[in-house]
Amino acid sequence: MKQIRIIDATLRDGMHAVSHSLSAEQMGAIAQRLDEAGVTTIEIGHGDGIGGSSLQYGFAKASDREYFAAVSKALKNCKMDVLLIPGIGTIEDLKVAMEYNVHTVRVATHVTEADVAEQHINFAKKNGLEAIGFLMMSHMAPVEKVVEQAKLMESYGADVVYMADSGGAMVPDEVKAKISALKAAINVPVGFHAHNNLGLAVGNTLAAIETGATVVDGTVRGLGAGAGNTQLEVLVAVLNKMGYDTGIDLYKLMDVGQEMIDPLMHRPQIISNDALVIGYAGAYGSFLLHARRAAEKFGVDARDILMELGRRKTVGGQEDLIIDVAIELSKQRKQNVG
Ligand SMILES: C[C@H](O)CC(=O)C(=O)O
Ligand SMILES: [Mn+2]
Repeated sequence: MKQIRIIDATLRDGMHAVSHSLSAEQMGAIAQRLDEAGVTTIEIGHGDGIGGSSLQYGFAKASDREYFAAVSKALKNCKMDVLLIPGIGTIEDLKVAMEYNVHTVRVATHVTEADVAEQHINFAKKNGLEAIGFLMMSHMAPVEKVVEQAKLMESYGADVVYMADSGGAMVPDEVKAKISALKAAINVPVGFHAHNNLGLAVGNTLAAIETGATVVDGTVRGLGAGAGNTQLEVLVAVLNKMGYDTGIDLYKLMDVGQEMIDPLMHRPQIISNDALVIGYAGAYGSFLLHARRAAEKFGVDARDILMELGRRKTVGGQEDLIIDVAIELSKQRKQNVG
């Protein structure tokens, strides 16, 4: 059978969809069930990665340390992974994860800023961790730029380089062009992380696999920022039919969805109008709930905020601009009315 490695991000990207509200106990219990279902790597913690719990990104229910402790205790075979965005998380935060046997760190940067990952990848490698470079918002750069940045990640020692479609803004032809170029240019495995804003997360993931990605992400029930991620149980079913061995027990994974994830979802993980606009405008997936809150507060349409954020080519870390845009739109509206 053909092999494919899957990284489950339910307990990290999924945290965006529940406003980082999972308790450490809930995270530990879900981690245990994912492990029992045969998932081999799970990414956990605040949606914006380690050190993300803050006024800017939203406070998590528990501290990083509490999440690490609960999850590391629950896991038997599955490895723990954390996301580190340099500038949000620090090497000090990573050291805390190392106390709890973290196996993998994904060092995430904007697609044109791989150079800020050098120190963090070096540190991870020196300390025996698997280091994955993770290029966010990859729809915002042309193929050559994505390749250049992936090569930088590889040169720093990344074991895998991921392309993330953070805004769910890519169509399959773009995924294929970028993944095949990466595959030809670097010597480490290529990974792909999708969002579903255009309804293409599973399709784009298959396009990535077809053109050379050997590591891909998913989340149970698709729980994740924006319209959510590639729905993992769907992906596993499709891959099984295509003759891939994921090592995951499909029914057990489905049961995690029904018994553990459905009850905690704040809203159905559908492609709502504003989530669709994120993919259409190429805005950042995790802006969704921030934009909804700002829209309500300033009496404007969340879609207009997100379109404007896409036009301005805003990226993760610019969450404070959401309020500015909402205020501007509200002023414009009042002028137009008056
Ligand atoms: C911090 C983001 O949620 C990372 C990610 O999953 C993405 O860029 O997509
Ligand atoms: Mn994501």
